[in-house]
Amino acid sequence: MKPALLEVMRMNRICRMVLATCLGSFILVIFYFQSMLHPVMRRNPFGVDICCRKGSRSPLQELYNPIQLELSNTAVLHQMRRDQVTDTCRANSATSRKRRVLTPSDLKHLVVDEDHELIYCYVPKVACTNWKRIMMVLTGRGKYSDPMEIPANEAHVSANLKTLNQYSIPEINHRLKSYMKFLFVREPFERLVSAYRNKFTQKYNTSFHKRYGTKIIKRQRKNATQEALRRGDDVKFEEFVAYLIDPHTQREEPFNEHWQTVYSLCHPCHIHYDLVGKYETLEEDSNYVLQLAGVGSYLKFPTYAKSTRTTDEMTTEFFQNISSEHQTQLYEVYKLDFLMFNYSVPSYLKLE
Ligand SMILES: Nc1ncnc2c1ncn2[C@@H]1O[C@H](COP(=O)(O)OS(=O)(=O)O)[C@@H](OP(=O)(O)O)[C@H]1O
Repeated sequence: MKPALLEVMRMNRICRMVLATCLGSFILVIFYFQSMLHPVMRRNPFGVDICCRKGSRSPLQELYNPIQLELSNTAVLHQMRRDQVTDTCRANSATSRKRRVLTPSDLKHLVVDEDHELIYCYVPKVACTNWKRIMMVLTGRGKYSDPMEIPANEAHVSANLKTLNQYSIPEINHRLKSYMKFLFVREPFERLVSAYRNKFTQKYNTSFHKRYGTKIIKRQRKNATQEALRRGDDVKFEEFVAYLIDPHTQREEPFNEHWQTVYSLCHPCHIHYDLVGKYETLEEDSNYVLQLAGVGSYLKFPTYAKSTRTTDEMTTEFFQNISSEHQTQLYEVYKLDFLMFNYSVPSYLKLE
């Protein structure tokens, strides 16, 4: 072959290689810009693209600086709830000599969702099972879509959700500063009756009967039968109250989380909660949180039609047999929760 022809063929090959390289780079650049515009796109089973918060407004911005007018009225209500907590903490710190600094082990109830920049402090007996389900959907990166598909016991497996105590101190501080922190509260005595009914009147809750029921009966029941002492499954509400107000109980160990005060579980005087949701407006407040997190259009808090729910009337009935002395002492135990979350003294209470 002539050298001139060979040269032409070589040039031709080089041209094709350059062209292919340019085309490849062009495609890569297109992909890069697409991913900048749509970071971490996921598809949920409802067919809606879920995008993490990066690049859009954070829940904190949505809460404190709402664009939509209808959200601004709700924002005012939540400002009042925050003020109530702040005022109670201030008044309490002025009268209390107890001062303490939080340690990571105090943060075990604070569930973290990094993708939506949320921190939820769970309070047992305030629909925390459903809220944990929601947090599993939010943090599951597409693993779950319908919260009610998650069995209740799965929602309570600690490994399924990440809590704030699992981070380093700088990571904790960063998240406390920039994430939206929220909790849900319930009228303290209604919450207590809910805990009593669930843990002491249901035959299947044998672990609670063994762990607490036997102890309560031993301490609070005169002439208890051997059977009752062994089984611990027929604790009366009066005995439960006597156990709670007994100074020996709290000296021995902290209350179980199902009847521990919100003040001790979530540390609202140390951690500034941006949003205080209430059980009385559970679905409305929960869906507001989901809206602020930018997922409200496809994720709703589960609605509930359980007719056996603990009500105010039921709580009144339970307190009928409690002496005014014990009522007064019990109110003292839960007083900060009453004041901080703006629950008035129940009308059925006979305080001394
Ligand atoms: N969507 C909705 N609406 C209204 N009420 C609801 C809802 N979801 C849960 N619940 C009520 O919450 C109570 C259970 O709370 P928890 O899931 O936190 O209980 S537990 O800590 O896991 O034992 C329990 O209250 P009581 O029935 O009064 O005990 C549930 O009925």
